[in-house]
Formats: sequence, C-alpha cells, structure tokens
Amino acid sequence: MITVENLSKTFPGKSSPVVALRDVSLDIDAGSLFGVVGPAASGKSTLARCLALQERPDRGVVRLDGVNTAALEGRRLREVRRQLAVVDPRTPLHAERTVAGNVAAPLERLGVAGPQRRSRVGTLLDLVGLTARATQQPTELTPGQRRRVEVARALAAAPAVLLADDPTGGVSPEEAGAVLTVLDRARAELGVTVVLATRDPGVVRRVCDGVAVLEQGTLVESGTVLGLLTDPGSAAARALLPAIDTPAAQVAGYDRVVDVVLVGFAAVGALLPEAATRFGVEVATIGGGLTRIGDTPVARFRLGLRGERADGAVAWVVEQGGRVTHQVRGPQAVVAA
Ligand SMILES: Nc1ncnc2c1ncn2[C@@H]1O[C@H](COP(=O)(O)OP(=O)(O)OP(=O)(O)O)[C@@H](O)[C@H]1O
Repeated sequence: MITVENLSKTFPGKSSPVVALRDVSLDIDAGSLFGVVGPAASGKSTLARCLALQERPDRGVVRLDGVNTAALEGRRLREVRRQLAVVDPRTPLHAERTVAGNVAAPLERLGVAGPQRRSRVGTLLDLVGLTARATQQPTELTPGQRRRVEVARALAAAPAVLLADDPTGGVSPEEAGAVLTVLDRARAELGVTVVLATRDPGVVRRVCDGVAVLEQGTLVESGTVLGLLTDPGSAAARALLPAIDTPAAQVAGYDRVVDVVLVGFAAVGALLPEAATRFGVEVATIGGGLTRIGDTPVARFRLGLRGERADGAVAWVVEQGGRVTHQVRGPQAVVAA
C-alpha cells in the first residue's frame, strides 16, 4: 500500500512560485494498476517523482507499506529505492546493446550471475512479447516496442512498484494498447503495483482499477474507477464516460427523460429491454453511449421514456443498480435539455 499524506510541492517560477502539488492525499492499493490523470501541468509528473523518491516534497509524507520514506537514510533508503522502478522515456535504451542486453543491464550492475540473469531476461522478454526481438538493436524497433523494452528493463530487478510517467507518450495509438497490456501483465503476473501518469482518460479507461484526478496541483478525487463512475457528479465520470449530446428537439415528446449510468454486462445488455417489457413503456436511447472500463462494459445513456408507467420503469432500473443522474418530466424535458 502506498499512502500519500498532505503532499505539497512548490517550484520557483519566473515571476512567481509554481505550486505543482497542493495538499494531495491518496491511497494506492498494493497490486493495483493506478492512474494519475489530469491536464498538462496538473502535477502528475511531480507526484510520480515524489512517489519514486526522486523529488522531496516541501510538506507531507509518502508511506510505503506504512514506512515513512522521509525518515529513510543510507542503506535503507537505497533498499527502498530499489523497490521503486521508473519507466522514464528520458533514460534512453543503450543504442549499441541488443534488446536482451538492455534488459540485462540492471541485473549486471547488481551482479546477478549469468544463468540467473538469462532466465530473468527470458521471462521479461516473454512478458513484454519481444522474445523474437531479443538480438535486435533498439533502433530496429518501433517506438511502442522500445517502450516495452523500457518496461522490461524497469522490471528487471523485481521491484514492488513500477512508476510509468506517460507510458503511451510518443507511441502510436495502434501500439499504445500493447504497452498498456504489458503494464497490466506486470501487475497480474508479477504482482507489481503499477502507477501511471497520463493526460489521456482513455488510458485509465483501458487498464486502471484505481484513479486520482489532478487539476492545477490539487487532487479533485481518487478511488476505484468503477466506484467513482457510479457517482454521477464525479470528475472521473465526466472524463471517462461517453458525453451526452442529445439535440433539444430529440427530447421533446417523451414523458420522462433520464440520464443513467449502467455498470456490468447484465445491466448494459438486458436491463433496459426488460424495463420496457415489465412496465409496458417505450424506452429509447437518445444520447450517450457505451464504453469499457477494463473488461467491464459501462454505459451512460440519456433515455427517453414514453408510457403511463414510465416512473415505475425508472424506479425499477434504479433498484437493479442503475444510477439515475438527471431526470426531467414531460415538457420540462425540452427546457432542461
Ligand atoms: N523542476 C521544476 N522546476 C520548475 N517548475 C517545475 C518543475 N517541475 C515541474 N514544474 C512545474 O510544476 C507544474 C506541474 O508540473 P508537472 O510536470 O508535475 O505536471 P504534469 O501534470 O506532469 O504535466 P504534463 O502532462 O505536461 O507532463 C508545472 O507548472 C511545471 O511547469
């Protein structure tokens, strides 16, 4: 478990100090894939560097499994730093070494013996799906493949935590999925806690189970992704769920118009047709859409309901776990939309 308590960091700016982090507190569960998401200059990299013990906060504490990292010194500090691996595109791969050689380099520095080293490198190349490229030079790889080698290199010394700042930066959208899959496998197969920082809500949607949303150095919210999505007013819901962009004219004529968040296969697939049948009403999807959070389908729909028992149908959807976020009745629907 990583615990961040009241972290603040200010840098000297050209005209005035820049507050990069302001009193940020959050928890990251061990073994989770946690995303720090926010716009440019919101403090994501600063937070990642504080977690990696590369940056000292002005105030606040980072605890790793309850240990206050600010109190660490000497050998103990070095030991804890070894548990924290960083995927940092600013540390390029050795151009003159092979893919396998790059992954082996940290193990060589640690004095890991030949057979053990080869076995570990083999395992990691398999994890990142680059076994067939072991003897190639980094220059022969695509940017996405190089990023996967960087991940394998960071995992070489068996860290407990992997910090990836903008892991899909500079990687084509086609290759980004493979990079994220590798991070997911690191968590699932090696038990590593993965913390990634990104501006892209799509990255969080695809792989993260926990998320912190930063804006101008302030934590807007944090928690499990699915938990935050069912809170209709959450910033995560705004960032991660399909937007509702229903033209006003389309809302007219319904007895009820509701916005609803549905989570899970059963809810997304069967709930609305069943509500229509049970209550003898027409249920039309007039906005929003469907997405996936990891493997879980999640929908945010604007529904138009027609029929005497529209109220009952809405109440039933709520009983089944649907979260109604906005509801208007009759002609008001036109105004509210
Ligand atoms: N070493 C530094 N010296 C001065 N200012 C800094 C330093 N590091 C970060 N900052 C400033 O702190 C603020 C937060 O920066 P940070 O890099 O943490 O944001 P970010 O969310 O990672 O942004 P991006 O998405 O652009 O990478 C920015 O205004 C940035 O200019």
